[in-house]
Amino acid sequence: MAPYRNLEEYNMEITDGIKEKFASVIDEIGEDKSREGLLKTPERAAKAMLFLTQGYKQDAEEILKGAMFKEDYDDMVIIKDIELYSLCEHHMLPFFGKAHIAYIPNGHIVGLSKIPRIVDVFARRLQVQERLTHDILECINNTLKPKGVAVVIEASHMCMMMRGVQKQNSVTTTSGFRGQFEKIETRNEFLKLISSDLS
Ligand SMILES: Nc1nc2c(ncn2[C@@H]2O[C@H](COP(=O)(O)OP(=O)(O)OP(=O)(O)O)[C@@H](O)[C@H]2O)c(=O)[nH]1
Ligand SMILES: [Zn+2]
Repeated sequence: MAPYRNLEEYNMEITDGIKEKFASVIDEIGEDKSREGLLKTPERAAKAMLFLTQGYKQDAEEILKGAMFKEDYDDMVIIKDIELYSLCEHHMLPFFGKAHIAYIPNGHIVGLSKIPRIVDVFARRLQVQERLTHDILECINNTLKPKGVAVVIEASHMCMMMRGVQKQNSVTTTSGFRGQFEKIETRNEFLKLISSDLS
């Protein structure tokens, strides 16, 4: 199986198990699960949940290793504004936003598309934003072994918007830095580049 294959085929045993549980939830909230619009909803919801958590079945390190190329380039590589959707592990409600990622190669560069792919692998799990940030950071650091790596995530949490504290405009920023990005000048250069429109 490709390390990033999307879930087009669903394991029917697992799907059916989740489907039954969604049917019970629909019942318990007082809805009529036999009305036309809801007939297929437990199955749709089960497939949606499996899609949104398919990262458990994917191997981020394998994805990176599959496209590492020897190259002498040793300046900063930045991929910014990578959109992400994840599920908070406390409420299983979405949080969504953008990741900005940079690394300084150390003999190897990585295929650019692999960076957003690994963001999805870690985002499509039950997460907290802090761990998501570190998962991405450590994966790049351990696999590519660059001179430095930086990850910044800005996200809004539906559990803080639709319910609970009900704040619509708060954005949470998390960050992690390794290697050369621990030096203030390198970190500042990265932060300047991700906040400009010219990078
Ligand atoms: N640190 C962190 N907290 C998160 C994240 N996603 C959700 N949370 C928080 O997880 C916490 C769970 O707190 P609890 O008091 O157990 O849950 P709750 O009663 O539903 O809390 P409220 O949301 O304040 O109503 C809340 O403060 C959420 O805002 C995340 O990615 N990182
Ligand atoms: Zn939450």
